[in-house]
Amino acid sequence: MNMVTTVAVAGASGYAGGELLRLLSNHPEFEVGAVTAHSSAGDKLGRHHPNLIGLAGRTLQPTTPDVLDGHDAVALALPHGASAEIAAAMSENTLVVDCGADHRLTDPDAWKQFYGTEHAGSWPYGLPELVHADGSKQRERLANARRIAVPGCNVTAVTLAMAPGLAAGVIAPTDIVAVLANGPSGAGKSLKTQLLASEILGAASPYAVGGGHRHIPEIEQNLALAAGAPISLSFTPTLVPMSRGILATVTAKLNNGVTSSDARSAWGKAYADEPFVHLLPEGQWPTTAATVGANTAHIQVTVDERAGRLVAVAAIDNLTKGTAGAAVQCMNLALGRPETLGLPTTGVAP
Ligand SMILES: NC(=O)C1=CN([C@@H]2O[C@H](COP(=O)(O)OP(=O)(O)OC[C@H]3O[C@@H](n4cnc5c(N)ncnc54)[C@H](OP(=O)(O)O)[C@@H]3O)[C@@H](O)[C@H]2O)C=CC1
Ligand SMILES: CC(=O)N[C@@H](CCC(=O)OP(=O)(O)O)C(=O)O
Repeated sequence: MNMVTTVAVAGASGYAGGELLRLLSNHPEFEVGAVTAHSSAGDKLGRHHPNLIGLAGRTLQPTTPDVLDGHDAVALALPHGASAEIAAAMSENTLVVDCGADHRLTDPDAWKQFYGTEHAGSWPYGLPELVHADGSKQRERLANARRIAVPGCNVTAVTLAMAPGLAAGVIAPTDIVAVLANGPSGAGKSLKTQLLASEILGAASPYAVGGGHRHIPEIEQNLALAAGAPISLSFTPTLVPMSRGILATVTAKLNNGVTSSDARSAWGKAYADEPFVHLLPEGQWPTTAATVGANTAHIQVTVDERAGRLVAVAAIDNLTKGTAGAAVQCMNLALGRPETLGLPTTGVAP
């Protein structure tokens, strides 16, 4: 049996597409097929991703169903709204993994409110480690899937930070506060004034303050699955001068009678067997640098007794566990490969 799986990457000139190609280049059983782009179609890939030496001579093709068809799997790393039409043109047997938001939300009203367009429908959600209220994990819903919606990067960090405490009932679902430090690569490579080096270097600036960020309904959706009840969330991201990385600090009210060791054991149990999500040894706090280039999430929790709150901190690389690594992890699961195949767990720090 031929074990090599061909994977086309759409949006290959972008940051998420580039990270997909870096990971796929090192995957023992996946082979890079067509690489496509939009305004850069016709360019050599090396012009956009000088790190991808082995693929540098490949030519970027236009992102059309014809070019993407005929692969075992297609990874979409396109702007929001661009995936649905392409995906609809792919055979039902082709695995399509979407790094964009188009198919993440189950509630069409929430989609309309935060994205302003018609909802394209929802796909199985690609966060394998998400623990549900009944103790099951999301990975069980991904085996043999042929359409998978990969989470937003902020969403991954906040969900992994909080879900175990909600599923175990050690924290209240009604008062969750998340503040994040985010590297600008999360915003993609298109030109925006607020992303110029002159704006970012030497500054930390909040954005989408006051409940406007489109990741809020996605986090609420995930954490409600963990809690088995609706949750409420205050979410504030901050742009900071590091290229990659997200550090999410998330706090919630401790339920009555919960001790520090009860709290810690909820996270310990949820992640004990997880290959990519690590509860750090007590007293050691996550740092984004330790996750750069790795498909990992580093997590620490403690109890702030004075405030009566649980504090969880999660660090991820937005481009790896936050999107492209998660996409490859989901492809492994859906195609019956070992979940960890080809995925780095060692970060680059410092
Ligand atoms: N960056 C990150 O950390 C994360 C990104 N994501 C998601 O991944 C997707 C890609 O993001 P990212 O790589 O950061 O974005 P980039 O802006 O870096 O790349 C966008 C890619 O899409 C192509 N493109 C642009 N417009 C169109 C269009 N109308 N039709 C088809 N292709 C188009 C671009 O081609 P060209 O350059 O040739 O114009 C480029 O290849 C987005 O949905 C994003 O939200 C998810 C989680 C984290
Ligand atoms: C720094 C920055 O702007 N980051 C982005 C992260 C985007 C992301 O995670 O992905 P999706 O757009 O696919 O949801 C943001 O906060 O909107």
